[in-house]
Amino acid sequence: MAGNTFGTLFRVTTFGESHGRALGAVIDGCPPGIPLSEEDIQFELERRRPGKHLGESPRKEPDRVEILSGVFEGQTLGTPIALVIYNRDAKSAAYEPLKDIFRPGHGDCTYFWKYGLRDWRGGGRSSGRETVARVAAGAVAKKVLAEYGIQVQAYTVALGGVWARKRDLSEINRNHLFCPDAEAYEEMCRRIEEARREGDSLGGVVEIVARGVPPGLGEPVFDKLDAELAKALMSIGAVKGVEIGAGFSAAEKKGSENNDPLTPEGFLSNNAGGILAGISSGQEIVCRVAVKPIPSISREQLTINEKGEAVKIRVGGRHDASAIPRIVPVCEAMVRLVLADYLLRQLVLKAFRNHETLP
Ligand SMILES: Cc1cc2nc3c(=O)[nH]c(=O)nc-3n(C[C@H](O)[C@H](O)[C@H](O)COP(=O)(O)O)c2cc1C
Ligand SMILES: C=C(O[C@@H]1CC(C(=O)O)=C[C@@H](OP(=O)(O)O)[C@H]1O)C(=O)O
Repeated sequence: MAGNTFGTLFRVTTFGESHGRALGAVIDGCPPGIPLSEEDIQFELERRRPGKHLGESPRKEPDRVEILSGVFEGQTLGTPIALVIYNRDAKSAAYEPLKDIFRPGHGDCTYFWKYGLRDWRGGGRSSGRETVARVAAGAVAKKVLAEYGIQVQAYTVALGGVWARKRDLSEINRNHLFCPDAEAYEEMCRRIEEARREGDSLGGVVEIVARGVPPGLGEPVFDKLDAELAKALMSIGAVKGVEIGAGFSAAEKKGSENNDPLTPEGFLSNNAGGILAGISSGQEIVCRVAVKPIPSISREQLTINEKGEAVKIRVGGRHDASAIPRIVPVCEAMVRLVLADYLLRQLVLKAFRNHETLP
């Protein structure tokens, strides 16, 4: 079926289910000659892997990636890169009591209504586990972007109603929530532990910043860079809102406050979030996503079964109390996939404008 492929020149297909044999990605369109190793990908997978901290799903997945094709002697070949990650700790029996019951807030009912059947073991492809494949592909995009000095960093700015007031970049990788405010981090940890004890879950906000993006990436109408970023980020499970730059707060500003004045030395502010008319302006690209609380909670809730009968449900098993922090590297990966694709598109256009000759 359609819907598993993303991108135009740097194209990614993901495959696999949470409780199936494996998950993975096939990347078509990665240029040749880029240094790439399993360790490069492993580094990113480690940041997303479940079971490392209290409040995260205790499912123990080593998440070891194998590069099956497209890389030779440490360099990309320009041929499809196939990546696979085997599932090692699925424990599907926990889902048997939920075989024909729809978890509120998850994709059980919509998958069933769409396909007429579903893989009830952990939600199949609707599982947050599918994002392991995105992060693997995003690690390849990271290497492409590095060739042009483009960097992407995401961090947690809110969790369970607690907001990070500081953006201390040196703090981000010092705590397990990727929070740039050490004080807010302590309170976030308390909230998440409280929610877990109460059989509940929490949402939050992740900010993603791309630095070193040259002006000119984007397209003029439908494939605008901001539109593609919004799509990429919104395609992550549990993401319910996306903002670029000033985002929703722009609606409350006057034009004189919201415009970013231009000077010979550069822009004086960045309410646009680094994108004007769908094209990068050379400023930092700034996006934020709203992440909903995890749907599978052990509190009693009302739902229905496949026959449409009323049922009460308490979801057991090994669930995250929040998609944060594990969604943070996923957001980075999705932004990297978009930027790698748009970088290649712009390089083609530039080569044409320069009348570059072919060999
Ligand atoms: C990294 C990550 C981890 C997640 N962990 C869980 C989980 O343990 N349990 C759960 O019910 N949902 C979890 N989710 C959320 C579901 O995947 C998501 O809510 C579901 O696919 C429905 O999609 P929607 O929320 O976009 O409507 C996780 C999502 C992500 C991105
Ligand atoms: C395994 C991962 O996350 C899973 C995401 C998830 C869900 O419903 O989204 C439910 C849990 O898995 P299970 O299907 O075993 O109950 C999480 O552990 C992972 O991200 O690697």
